[in-house]
Amino acid sequence: MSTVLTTVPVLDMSTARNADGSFDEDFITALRDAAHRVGFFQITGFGAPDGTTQNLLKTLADFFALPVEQKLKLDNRSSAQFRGYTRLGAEITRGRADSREQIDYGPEREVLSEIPADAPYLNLQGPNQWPAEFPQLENVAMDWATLMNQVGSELLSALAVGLGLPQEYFAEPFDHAPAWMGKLVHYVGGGIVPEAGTQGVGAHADYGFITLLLQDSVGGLQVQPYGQDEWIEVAPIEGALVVNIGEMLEVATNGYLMATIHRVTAPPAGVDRYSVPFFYSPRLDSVISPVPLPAKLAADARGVSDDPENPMLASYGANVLKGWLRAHPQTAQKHYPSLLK
Ligand SMILES: O=C(O)CCC(=O)C(=O)O
Ligand SMILES: [Fe+2]
Repeated sequence: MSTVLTTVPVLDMSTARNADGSFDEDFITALRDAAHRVGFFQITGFGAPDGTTQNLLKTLADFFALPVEQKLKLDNRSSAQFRGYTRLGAEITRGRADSREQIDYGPEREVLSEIPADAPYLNLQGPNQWPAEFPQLENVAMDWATLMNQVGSELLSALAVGLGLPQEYFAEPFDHAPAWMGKLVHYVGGGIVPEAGTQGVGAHADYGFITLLLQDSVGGLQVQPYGQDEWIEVAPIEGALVVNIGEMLEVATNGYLMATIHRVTAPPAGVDRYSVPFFYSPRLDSVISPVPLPAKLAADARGVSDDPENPMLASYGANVLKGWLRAHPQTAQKHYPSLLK
């Protein structure tokens, strides 16, 4: 008999390690349980200096208040890396427009000069697009990414330990040039993007390893744990991060950890919502092999979701490019016409 889950667990990261530096057993058990049963949890105590989250959200609100012509100078349709600004209604999830505008960004790197035909995802390495006349956006966003990479690394070490593996088990694919992705998002009140209806962002799973999300106090994020019809609201907690498991960890653990489906309902008319998802991700060329789970955990692995609309790929680069092509059809048509069906 299973019980319907109605809330997502909250964990305090400051209790993750004992005084001697080893991981705390109770923390590890609670983390594994949350990641297995729900695939979503919130964390407090992750080391953000005072005022960081408020300042980030305020800077986002100021940026998105700029005239659309100014934001369109950063149009992501000009970026083969899908970086920069996506205007309202242009992103598509589950075949429908989302009620959000956003900036996508990642590690600032040179584009690669030679890309093998069987690795088109290597085109995702390249530069960001930032507003020169609003430099604080780049500063706060890049500082946030530095902190999120630290938190992501620590959580992935703790998850490895929870799976009975050495803490550095997942670390190698993150060495050298990890392809993390940051998003700065503004959801607009219902009605502003009529074709979106009440969809803030449609139901989806995230592609990478671990997503770390800062949300403001408006709410609207909902998750659907494995095997449950009911959606759970992720109630905003000031200064906390929402954490969820991405498809790479679902594939690697044969579904012991789950890339749980989630969505955002558009805020009510006249209300704005801001959020900052961060996708802690490995190198584009990494391929994730199955994890040797202890028998007790392997017995609880549920297999990998079999959604014909969303095949999960063990190649990180291929999995992430698949997601970009689907979500940004105009950018895809311009830069990757031969990859579209
Ligand atoms: O804004 C949120 O609360 C969630 C966004 C999200 O799920 C995503 O961008 O992948
Ligand atoms: Fe997501």
